[in-house]
Amino acid sequence: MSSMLFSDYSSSTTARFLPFRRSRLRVDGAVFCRRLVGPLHVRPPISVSLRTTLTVHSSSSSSPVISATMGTGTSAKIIDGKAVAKIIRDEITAEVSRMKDAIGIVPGLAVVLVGDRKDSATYVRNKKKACESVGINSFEVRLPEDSSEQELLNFILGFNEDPSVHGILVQLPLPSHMDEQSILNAVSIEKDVDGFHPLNIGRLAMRGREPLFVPCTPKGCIELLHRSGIVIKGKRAVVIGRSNIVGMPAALLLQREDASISIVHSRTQNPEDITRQADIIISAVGQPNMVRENWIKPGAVIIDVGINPVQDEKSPRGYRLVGDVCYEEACKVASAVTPVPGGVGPMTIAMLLSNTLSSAKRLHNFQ
Ligand SMILES: NC(=O)C1=CN([C@@H]2O[C@H](COP(=O)(O)OP(=O)(O)OC[C@H]3O[C@@H](n4cnc5c(N)ncnc54)[C@H](OP(=O)(O)O)[C@@H]3O)[C@@H](O)[C@H]2O)C=CC1
Ligand SMILES: Nc1nc(=O)c2c([nH]1)NC[C@@H]1CN(c3ccc(C(=O)N[C@@H](CCC(=O)O)C(=O)O)cc3)C=[N+]21
Repeated sequence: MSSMLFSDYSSSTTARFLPFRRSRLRVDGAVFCRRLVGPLHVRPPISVSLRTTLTVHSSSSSSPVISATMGTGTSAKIIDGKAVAKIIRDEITAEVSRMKDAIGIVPGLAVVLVGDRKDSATYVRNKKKACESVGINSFEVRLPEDSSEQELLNFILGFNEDPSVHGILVQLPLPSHMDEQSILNAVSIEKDVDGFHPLNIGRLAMRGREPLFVPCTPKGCIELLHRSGIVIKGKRAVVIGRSNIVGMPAALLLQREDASISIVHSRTQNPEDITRQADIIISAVGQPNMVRENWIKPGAVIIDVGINPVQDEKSPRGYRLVGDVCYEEACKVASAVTPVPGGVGPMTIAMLLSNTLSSAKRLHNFQ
């Protein structure tokens, strides 16, 4: 396994998110993606002689972490984030219990939700369920959409002082009348389990400094790579997206793991020329099926963070989720791919639990 940067329930370093922030449903991305498969095949992504084989040390073919794809014409391994997250939750459950038995302390996570966005409410519910599943206490505050910034700040300051709370998460996005920066700054750095406080991000960016918490989604991405036996050191990695919560910290983490990084964003010209050089791609954009076969070097590893709802009449919800990467095409050319759903999403929640446990351990000086 690769080197460990942080000693919590991850093997590595950091995570967090905003589900259907762009709440419009999109045209069915997967259908769109398949329709284009023919024409795009005209130009192969890169010559076979340039194929990089990333070392994927899968312990056995029955590994819950990486499983072989079934369809014909596909070669990629599927990195099963749901299975890895379950393993991590089991590890956390054992530690929570050990801590409770030894010092009588149970870790606590406070989640604050402002407004009634359906997607945010779903995520908050999922976090609560995840806490219950590992024995972490969860505290939830729901404030109306028109609450004042001061009302929200009062809750945060209360949780900062509350010894039974070891982690505080303010669900994003906040209503537009609130200043996200001043709210996130108000969370005590010692309870900032999202890792969004500028001091935590600043330390993440500096050599020789350690953040107290690494943002959950990027941390989950690195964790998936580690636990899948994928070597990061010395590789070329491209991160698509540069948001404060995913893209930028993901790039910083990859750099800390000794990858050479490039960042692609909305102003990048010919992004596929850059991504095609990558041994590892982390995509966090929010555009369904944007990354096509010709963006991917054969043998590359693809971590798809994007969670995009696309219309699907056949689904009971009327939509389904797809990633930023055209999954069917990536499966043909990459060596390993994360699915959506069931890839990075469950890892984000597992890393939140991991950060909350580390916080409780640190605050109570429990090894
Ligand atoms: N699985 C999980 O746990 C999580 C998933 N997500 C998902 O990840 C995705 C990204 O989230 P988030 O980082 O918050 O999103 P943001 O909207 O904050 O950032 C998107 C980034 O993508 C870049 N971008 C937008 N369009 C393009 C394009 N056409 N080509 C290249 N870059 C582009 C933007 O560039 P620029 O900076 O120039 O504007 C920006 O840096 C979303 O789908 C979100 O739902 C998010 C969090 C957690
Ligand atoms: N302060 C804050 N921290 C966050 O970490 C944060 C946030 N705000 N706002 C919203 C985003 C988004 N986010 C996700 C978490 C889990 C899944 C997840 O588990 N997804 C499942 C699918 C879930 C479904 O089916 O709806 C999967 O990918 O398999 C997705 C997205 C955390 N966010």
